[in-house]
Amino acid sequence: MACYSTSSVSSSLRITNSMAMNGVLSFPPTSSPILPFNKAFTFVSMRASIKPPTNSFQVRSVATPTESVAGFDDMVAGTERKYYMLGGKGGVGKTSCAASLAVKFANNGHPTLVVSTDPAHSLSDSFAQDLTGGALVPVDGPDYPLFALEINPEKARDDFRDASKQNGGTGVKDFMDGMGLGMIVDQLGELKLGELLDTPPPGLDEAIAISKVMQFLESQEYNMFTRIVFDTAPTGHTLRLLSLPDFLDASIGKILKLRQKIASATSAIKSVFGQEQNRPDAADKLEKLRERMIKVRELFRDTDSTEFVIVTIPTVMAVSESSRLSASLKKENVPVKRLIVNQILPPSASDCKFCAMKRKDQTRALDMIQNDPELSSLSMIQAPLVDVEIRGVPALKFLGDIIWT
Ligand SMILES: Nc1ncnc2c1ncn2[C@@H]1O[C@H](COP(=O)(O)OP(=O)(O)OP(=O)(O)O)[C@@H](O)[C@H]1O
Repeated sequence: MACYSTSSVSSSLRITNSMAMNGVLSFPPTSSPILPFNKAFTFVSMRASIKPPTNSFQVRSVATPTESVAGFDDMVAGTERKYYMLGGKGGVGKTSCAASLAVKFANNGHPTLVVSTDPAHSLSDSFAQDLTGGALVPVDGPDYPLFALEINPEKARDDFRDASKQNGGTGVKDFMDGMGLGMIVDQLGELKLGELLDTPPPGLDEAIAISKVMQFLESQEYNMFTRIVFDTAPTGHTLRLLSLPDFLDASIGKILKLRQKIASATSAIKSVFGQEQNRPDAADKLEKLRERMIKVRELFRDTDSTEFVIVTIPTVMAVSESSRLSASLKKENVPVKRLIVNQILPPSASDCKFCAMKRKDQTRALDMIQNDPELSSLSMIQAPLVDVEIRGVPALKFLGDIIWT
């Protein structure tokens, strides 16, 4: 028999041992007494049926990693700013895990910002608060300030499009055509930036969204945040995102070069006709965007301040995708140490046929992780499947106290 207990349950969570009996951990269970605020609860498992066995709702190694990964104490230590990016296959629980980490940081003394760069936001749903609008919104509940930000990718992209248009897109093209300087217009065709922005590849929105966050963080008023948690878009977007800053950096570099040519051409025209055609604001904006793209690229690879946490579920498909994600992140030198395996059936004394089958399936997927060359060296955190949706700060605290130990 294995035991798992948390230190406290804030607000009125109701937990009993009986909820583990049918293989699903309830939050809150429907027929159990309400525990008073701050009263500890104990979850007693009746059977060790998943590998690794049942007392493992905490950071633990699947295989022996070359260097051991510390737990939450390490994540929470220090007041210098740290970034955590949570990513993985769609629907595995990235938002729930990211939001639970943000709540835990805020409850442990860190002014925290949680950002969604997933074009399909679900932070508002997860916190059960309206966080839309593209600005920082305070989240009610945690002990220390917690703010959330849902970046509106379309708006961020429009800003980018406006800046690039003014510096090398149709605006300049029309102007140059009007001035009879067609040969420079030919060079614009090569950039294909307009096309790129009209049908953006996955990852572009996220790259722009993250650069937007960097822009926020540069300002004095956001200096207070010591932990930034990103709820990122599903795997495919993340993989493309990794190469996008390079691609955009090169594209913007071309535009800026072109802008210089245009500027010298226009100043020649200006000297003849006395016309003012300079647009320093737009050029500055583009230059700043380029600088931020470089910062995003550096941020993703900074082992001191950044960690990418992969979230998965115990299915063969999700594990295979996580393995590919891990390989790509490693190839790109993005620091990855932890793997959250979410929605694991808790141990049960009396499995129904469905639960027994499901458990077998999950065991196979967990075995796969143990034998996977990419994933076996990561520290695995197992999170149980609970039988209600995790919504609101008390629920996220509950989940966070299980995951982040
Ligand atoms: N451990 C869990 N137990 C029960 N339900 C869970 C658990 N983790 C997540 N969920 C539920 O699964 C659903 C998807 O979770 P979430 O939105 O966090 O996933 P996601 O990976 O961010 O999804 P998307 O890729 O669509 O953004 C939500 O309804 C959430 O409440």
